[in-house]
Amino acid sequence: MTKQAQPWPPAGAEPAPAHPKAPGPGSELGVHFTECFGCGDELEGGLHLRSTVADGLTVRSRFTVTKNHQGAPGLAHGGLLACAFDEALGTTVGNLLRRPAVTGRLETDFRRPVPVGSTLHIEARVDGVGGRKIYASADGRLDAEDGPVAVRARGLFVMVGLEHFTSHGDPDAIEKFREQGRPVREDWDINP
Ligand SMILES: CCCCCCCCCC(=O)SCCNC(=O)CCNC(=O)[C@H](O)C(C)(C)COP(=O)(O)OP(=O)(O)OC[C@H]1O[C@@H](n2cnc3c(N)ncnc32)[C@H](O)[C@@H]1OP(=O)(O)O
Repeated sequence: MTKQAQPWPPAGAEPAPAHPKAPGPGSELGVHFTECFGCGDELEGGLHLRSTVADGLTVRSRFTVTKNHQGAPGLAHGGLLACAFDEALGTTVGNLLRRPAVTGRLETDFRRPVPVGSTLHIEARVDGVGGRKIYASADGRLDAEDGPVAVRARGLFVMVGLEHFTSHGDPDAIEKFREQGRPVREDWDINP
């Protein structure tokens, strides 16, 4: 059966301008939550992904694959690579649009093996917005920003209210973000 390519972003999506308070090109994006598996610095086995805003609606992230991230001996686990893209796409959406949003759908294409010790350079971008839906995509290259593509991903993020985090997760989530220097009520547009 022939696989039909779907348009991306889907018909009806519109370009999404960066939020007026979005960090500009060259800005380092800090850890959004110290216990986050993707970016947090308190989890020894985490990905420790680091991100910098680039031009346009683009963010460059990188993470180095360690033995904590293996599937087969010496190779990254595909699920952890998907995690890295979830984080890279999520931080792109969250920081550039400044709207609380969660991943609704994440699609990954694994093109090359990613060895332990290699650094994946991920360039992620916001592709469009349609209602509460935000479309974003990313390419991950091996060991250099212009290295060979190892993984590609597309994500659909859905804008949510802050109660998503307090009612489904930790009731103190907003205070915990605030303690870590992320006063989300003040910094983000919170109406989905
Ligand atoms: C600075 C911050 C940095 C943050 C970085 C963090 C990176 C990590 C991000 C994550 O991993 S978030 C955690 C993983 N995701 C979740 O736990 C989300 C779980 N799912 C849900 O909570 C709900 O399903 C969701 C909020 C996504 C949607 O439920 P709702 O009831 O609010 O909305 P609804 O189901 O009506 O969907 C809204 C629209 O999205 C569409 N949609 C939702 N899920 C979809 C899906 N999976 N595929 C396609 N479309 C989807 C849905 O069809 C609809 O389209 P229309 O508006 O056109 O009708």
